[in-house]
Amino acid sequence: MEPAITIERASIRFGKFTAVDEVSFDVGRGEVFGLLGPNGSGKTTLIRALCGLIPFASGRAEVLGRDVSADPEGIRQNIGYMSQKFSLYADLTVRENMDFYAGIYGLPGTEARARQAELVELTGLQPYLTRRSGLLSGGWKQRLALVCALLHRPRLVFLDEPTAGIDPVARRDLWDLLFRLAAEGVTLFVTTHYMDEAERCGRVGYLYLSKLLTLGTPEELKRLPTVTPPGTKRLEISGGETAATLDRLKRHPAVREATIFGQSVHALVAEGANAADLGLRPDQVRVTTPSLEDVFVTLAKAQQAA
Ligand SMILES: Nc1ncnc2c1ncn2[C@@H]1O[C@H](COP(=O)(O)OP(=O)(O)OP(=O)(O)O)[C@@H](O)[C@H]1O
Repeated sequence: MEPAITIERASIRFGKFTAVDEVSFDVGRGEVFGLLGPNGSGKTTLIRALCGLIPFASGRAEVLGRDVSADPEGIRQNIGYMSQKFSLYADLTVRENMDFYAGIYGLPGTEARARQAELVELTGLQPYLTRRSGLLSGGWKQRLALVCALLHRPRLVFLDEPTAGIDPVARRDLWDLLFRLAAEGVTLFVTTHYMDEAERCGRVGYLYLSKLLTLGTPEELKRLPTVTPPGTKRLEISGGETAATLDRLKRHPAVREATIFGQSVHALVAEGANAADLGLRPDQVRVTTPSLEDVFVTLAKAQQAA
């Protein structure tokens, strides 16, 4: 099947600064794709270019079968974009914001009403229709922004940090909504800084200093040999005083990496090192697989050292 997005050696520059550097990957139709990376790594820039809002300096991309540079307008008609600073009009009510965006997409009145009703039902916005959007809580603003991005039935939606700053329950609700869209065949391209959200994506890519360092399913990334190199193992160490344990482990020659993870310490250690060697009780130590955070931290460090 034809992919929803194809990116081939795409670079984006602002003057002499390269914000996206020779990035290539595909996103399949109906996929929930996550793009991760530290602040400033180029995620928003790549999305803006895929929406035809800024040009590629070199390389190319196709979105829904159209060349982005050749037909940016055609692409914008067929995609949804929920940007980080989505433009809801604070003084307009929820209903008025929806009407405004339906107008922008040129939806005829009856079609706009039908689609709005469908999306209001999907998101539970009904009780808030007459409320000014500036008075909504963060989670409801985000839902309204999503509704506005979906009014014209896009087959592909870019969501740039859709859950930033909203509480865990609202985040989970929003993800439930996203999965319902994906089940209808809508392709979702999501950026996030939350590892639990990355875990929910079919595949994730990691941008670091403008370059794509890795891409795969969360499980594939956790199995990467660079993340747990031959001759090493990952341990979860619980019990005891985590800060003191971390301190001790960091100074131990068998320990390559250690960090606090909630109530425990995660460490990458030499394969032969046992609990006693590390000054720990056997019941404190469990061999574990890396978390996605371990994956990204390790890859970023390896890139820095290269
Ligand atoms: N219009 C612009 N002019 C010059 N530099 C820009 C412009 N837009 C973005 N940049 C730079 O490009 C780099 C990538 O920014 P971008 O917003 O894409 O990062 P990001 O990965 O989305 O970060 P965040 O996680 O903080 O949202 C940054 O160094 C940013 O300052």
